[in-house]
Parts: sequence; C-alpha cells; structure tokens
Amino acid sequence: MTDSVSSPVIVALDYDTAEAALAMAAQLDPAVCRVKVGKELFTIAGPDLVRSLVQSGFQVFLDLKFHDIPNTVAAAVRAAANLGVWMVNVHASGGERMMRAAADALAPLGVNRPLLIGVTVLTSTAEDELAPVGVNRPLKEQVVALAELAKVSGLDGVVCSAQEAEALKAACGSEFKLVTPGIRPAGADAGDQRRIVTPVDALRNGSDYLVIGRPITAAEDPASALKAIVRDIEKPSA
Ligand SMILES: O=C(O)c1cc(=O)[nH]c(=O)n1[C@@H]1O[C@H](COP(=O)(O)O)[C@@H](O)[C@H]1O
Repeated sequence: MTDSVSSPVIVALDYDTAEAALAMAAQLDPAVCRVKVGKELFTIAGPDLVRSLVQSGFQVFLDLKFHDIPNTVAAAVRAAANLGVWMVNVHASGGERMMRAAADALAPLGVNRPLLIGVTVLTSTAEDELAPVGVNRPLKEQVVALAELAKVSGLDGVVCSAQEAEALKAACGSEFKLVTPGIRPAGADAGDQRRIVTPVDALRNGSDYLVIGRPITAAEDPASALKAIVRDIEKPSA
C-alpha cells in the first residue's frame, strides 16, 4: 500500500463504544493520520467498525497482537487482510515458525497485503520486569534479537519503543519499519507506559510511525492536540 498519508501519526482509538471511536474518527483527516483499532474496541465493536473506518478512507492498523500456533495466526492475519486493513501485528516472541506462517499467508495478496509487524517488548515493560518472565538479557538486546528474528521470518517491521529505534535501524536496515507507541509530548502523563519518547525525538531516532493514544484522545480538544503534535514534528528543526 502507498504512503499517501502526510504524517507518521497513528491515532489509537482506544474507546469502549463504536460511537465514541467513530466520533473521534470524524474529527480526524485520513489524509493526515492513520487510526489504530486495538483489543478493547475490536472486542466491543468488531469487524463492522473496522470496515466502516476503512470505508471512510482511513488506513487502519488492526492491533490484535496475535500469538498462537502457526496455523491459527496465519488464518487470523488472512482474516485481517480481508477486512482491508493497512497494518496487522503479531507477537515476535511467538517465534520464527509462527511469524513465517503469517508472512506466507499474506504473500499471495502481493502489493495489496497489509504490513505485517512484530511486537518486540511492550513499551509498558521496564528493564526489571524481564527477569521474572525468564528473559535474562538486557531489554535492548531482547528487542534487537526479536526484531532480527522478525526480519528473517519475513515481517515488514516491528513495534518497539523509540528508545530502541536507532539500534534497530542499525541492526535491521532503514527499510525495516519501526512502529513506536509510548509517545508522550514533553510534560504529558506517562500513565502505564515505561519507555516513553517525545514525538520529535522518536522521529529523530528513526521511528517510521508514531502510535499515539491518550495524549490525543484524552485531551480536552483531541483535534487540536493532534494538530499541535503534527505542527511540532513538521517544524524544520524537528
Ligand atoms: O502494538 C501496539 O500498538 C502497542 C505496543 C506497545 O508495545 N505499546 C503500546 O502502548 N501499544 C499500543 O499503543 C497504544 C498507546 O496508547 P497511549 O499510551 O494511550 O498513547 C495503546 O493502544 C497500546 O495498546
């Protein structure tokens, strides 16, 4: 799919009703930003909502972070592609065979296939949370290792923190897409996120796409909050 959207921002539509998500989408311009449908909204509003956003002209990132046996994940990403989404993700920790099955399932769709992205280490995870789940190397090494595995498995890129973007571009090359949540304008509340970066710094580090939820959706005027972020990242010094 072509990059016809002017900003790298993906607005996370983390709402608990289809009406709220559509009301937010109505304030957004599909020529300026993309939208993300995650677990909460999809569980509530399902594929009809996704189709409706696609029909409104949005490039949709379906963020369901699939992690299952290869056959199930392959079928799930195929179902996502049939909804017309622009991007879909799986957990890179599901391993090479699972990721290859997902990539192989999308390959027959050619240029019309969604981008297939692997989640490395969630941006809400801090360094000291890895050992208790059995990961005994530094967080950045874990992110790079999962990204390299995603790349050899045929994925288009990964979800990571923009804190790791520079290391990942060096390890995986400039074409490998970096999708970075945990984005917070200076002074914004981190909430449950642990590895946060400002929009300007994220792009400087090499992020291709910025996933932004609460700094936009919880703002008093979400459309203005998005405009301010876009203005910031388009400044010549950015
Ligand atoms: O895959 C994702 O989109 C994702 C991965 C990750 O590591 N961290 C992360 O925050 N996300 C999603 O990105 C969004 C971030 O939202 P805010 O923290 O409100 O900006 C949420 O919808 C998360 O589900």
